[in-house]
Amino acid sequence: MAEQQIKVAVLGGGSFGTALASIAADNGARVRQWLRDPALVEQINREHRNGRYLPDYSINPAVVASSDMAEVLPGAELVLVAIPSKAFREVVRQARPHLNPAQILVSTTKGIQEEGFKLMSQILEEETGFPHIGVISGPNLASEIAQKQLTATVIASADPETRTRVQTALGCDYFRVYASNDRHGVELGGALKNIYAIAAGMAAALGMGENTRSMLMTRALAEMSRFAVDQGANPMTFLGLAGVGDLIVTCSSALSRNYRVGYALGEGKTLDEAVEALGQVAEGVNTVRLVRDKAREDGVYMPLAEGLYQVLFKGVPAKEMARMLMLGEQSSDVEFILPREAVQQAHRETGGRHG
Ligand SMILES: NC(=O)C1=CN([C@@H]2O[C@H](COP(=O)(O)OP(=O)(O)OC[C@H]3O[C@@H](n4cnc5c(N)ncnc54)[C@H](OP(=O)(O)O)[C@@H]3O)[C@@H](O)[C@H]2O)C=CC1
Ligand SMILES: O=C(CO)COP(=O)(O)O
Repeated sequence: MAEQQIKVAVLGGGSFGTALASIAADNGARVRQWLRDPALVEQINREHRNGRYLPDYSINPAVVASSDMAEVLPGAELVLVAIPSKAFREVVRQARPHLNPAQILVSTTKGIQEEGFKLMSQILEEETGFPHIGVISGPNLASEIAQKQLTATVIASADPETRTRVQTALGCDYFRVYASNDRHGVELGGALKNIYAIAAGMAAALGMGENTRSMLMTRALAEMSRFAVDQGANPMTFLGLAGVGDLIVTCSSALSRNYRVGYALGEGKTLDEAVEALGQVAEGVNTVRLVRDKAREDGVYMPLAEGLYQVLFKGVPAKEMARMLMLGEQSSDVEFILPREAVQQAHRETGGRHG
């Protein structure tokens, strides 16, 4: 028996929104994509190509773009919101009159709203009050998805219907969708790893080696899970695709825009020059500031986020910061096994040099 065609709406015409729209269409969904630029709408519908954000890849011709939300949202069963965090709430407010509570609303955005330190799924909840809310996050470089490279992601939601519907709508022979019920942890993973991708790009440009990158990524994971625990998320989530998985890809690839911003900074560009040259969103630049402030407020130890903040916004040279971090207080490898405080206590008792 032929399966019923699911109706999917995508808000956002950037690289990720476009890649997701194409996956859903490849998978047999009826897909409508909203973007605000009428010229790009015209190009997507005529040439099946997004010349601004994914110029080298073709889009499934079944994706129909529009700059009118009234043509995109009513009737959609699944709505994917792929809008950078700075504009996310504004776009959801625009969409609200066209949405209904039966729809599944999923954020694909890896960022944090400054006011109230809100994650995007919280904004979806606040703006709609609807029950089927989820988050997609994982090691998902848009241009590789557009090439149909084998890729996996996570759909996180407390609502089983949201999880299963998204797995069915997007899962296909090149895109595998795993389920999680830790929405907060998955969403935090996606937002936090952008910070460390900037640091990894910077380290690469400064000629630092593979040992350094490995140390950076592993300590980043420790820091991310420490912060997540403070925020009420499950640290085990960070062992999954949306934690360590996304951290690996974003800290290792020049396809990551956050990595590229870091690389440009390491080459001596200013932050403004690096962001300007990118021409797309690099969420980590904003996230590092928000997370650093939140960590200080909550008393969470986050030396890498603090160090990157000092380099980006206070003019501390990256090499000097790296030296300070290397000489920082003695610490524990896996603090869920040996608490940091126990290491410090032992140093105090034995008069350790850095204790
Ligand atoms: N690209 C990737 O590989 C991945 C990205 N993500 C996440 O997806 C989110 C979106 O990223 P991505 O698609 O890559 O971003 P891009 O920078 O490629 O595109 C941003 C899109 O958002 C639109 N937009 C920005 N501001 C507004 C606004 N005020 N109103 C309407 N539309 C707006 C842009 O429209 P316009 O062109 O008109 O400015 C553009 O269509 C980010 O949070 C990112 O972290 C997640 C996984 C992978
Ligand atoms: O989140 C991503 C890959 O999973 C994309 O990272 P960038 O936003 O740094 O390009």
